[in-house]
Amino acid sequence: MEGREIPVIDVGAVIGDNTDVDSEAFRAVASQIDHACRTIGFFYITNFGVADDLMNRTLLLARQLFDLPLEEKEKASITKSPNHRGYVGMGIENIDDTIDAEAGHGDLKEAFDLSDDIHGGEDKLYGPNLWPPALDEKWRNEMMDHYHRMCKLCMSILRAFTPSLGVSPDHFEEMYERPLAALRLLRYPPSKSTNKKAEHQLACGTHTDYGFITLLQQDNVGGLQVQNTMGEWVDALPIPNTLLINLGDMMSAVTNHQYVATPHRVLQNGTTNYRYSIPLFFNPQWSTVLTTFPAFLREGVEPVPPFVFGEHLTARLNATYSHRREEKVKDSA
Ligand SMILES: O=C(O)CCC(=O)C(=O)O
Ligand SMILES: [Fe+2]
Repeated sequence: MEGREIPVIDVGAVIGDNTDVDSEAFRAVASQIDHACRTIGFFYITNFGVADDLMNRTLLLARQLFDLPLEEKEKASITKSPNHRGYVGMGIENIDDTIDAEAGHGDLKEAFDLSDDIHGGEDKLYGPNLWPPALDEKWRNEMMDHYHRMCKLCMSILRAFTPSLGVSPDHFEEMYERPLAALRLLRYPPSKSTNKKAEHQLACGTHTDYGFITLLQQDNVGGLQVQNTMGEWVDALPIPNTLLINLGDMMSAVTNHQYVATPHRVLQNGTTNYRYSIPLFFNPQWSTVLTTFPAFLREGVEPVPPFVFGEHLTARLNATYSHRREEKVKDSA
């Protein structure tokens, strides 16, 4: 049945700067993407133009970071960053806000957030990255190269959204000049390492992503599940040489909820391996004002009142991270 499974889309025809948006091949990809967005809200992409060894190399870099001693990682603790960069220790994040993290139910994962070093407006999530001092410049440069490569890929994918959204092919160029795009390295521990009490805990709690679109690289361990419109949990199994794309709440809002922001979660993987995954939350710049896209305006349907992207994103981050709320309390005191 439609929307039960996650489609695999060959995106070769939409990758690169000189693709012809009017070509049949481009339109065919755009239409498959549109269909996936309206049904399960997740799709795999293949033939996306980045060599396998580069993708694998990034998983290795992530491993090098997480293999550092805890005290080295803590030197770059996200709690020290006003602009949400750095290391998030095990159990700190509680992505499912219906569960009480303080009662010990935080996610079973470690994370590391990085983005562009665009300065000016640290309170608006711009500003410096926070690196563990133990990682050298070569490591940082390689990781930043990967960040830029993945952003470029997302721009191509977004361009393939444009015919279905009713906007011009370069609609997103300007709003992504200073993107709030966050690359997040994630590591989930082997199930065997968790104690009895944590046996039924999720590695990553059920949630929808906050923003626009998410690009996700996962290794071959597995554990990610997405909820289809029938409410069933579907495994998003690792498929070699693919990445996943899914939609966040704000994309859903500006399509009049015709595009689905799909709930997803990560189960403990039941193996003796760590699982690594690397999402890129590909969000437009802070000041972007969003409202319903033209293709979704219908008579009798109110467009969403225009909202500032950055304000919404910050509100969601504050709800997830207690240290950000405490900071706000300090600010307003
Ligand atoms: O680790 C994964 O596969 C998914 C992570 C995720 O959904 C998230 O960080 O938003
Ligand atoms: Fe997610």
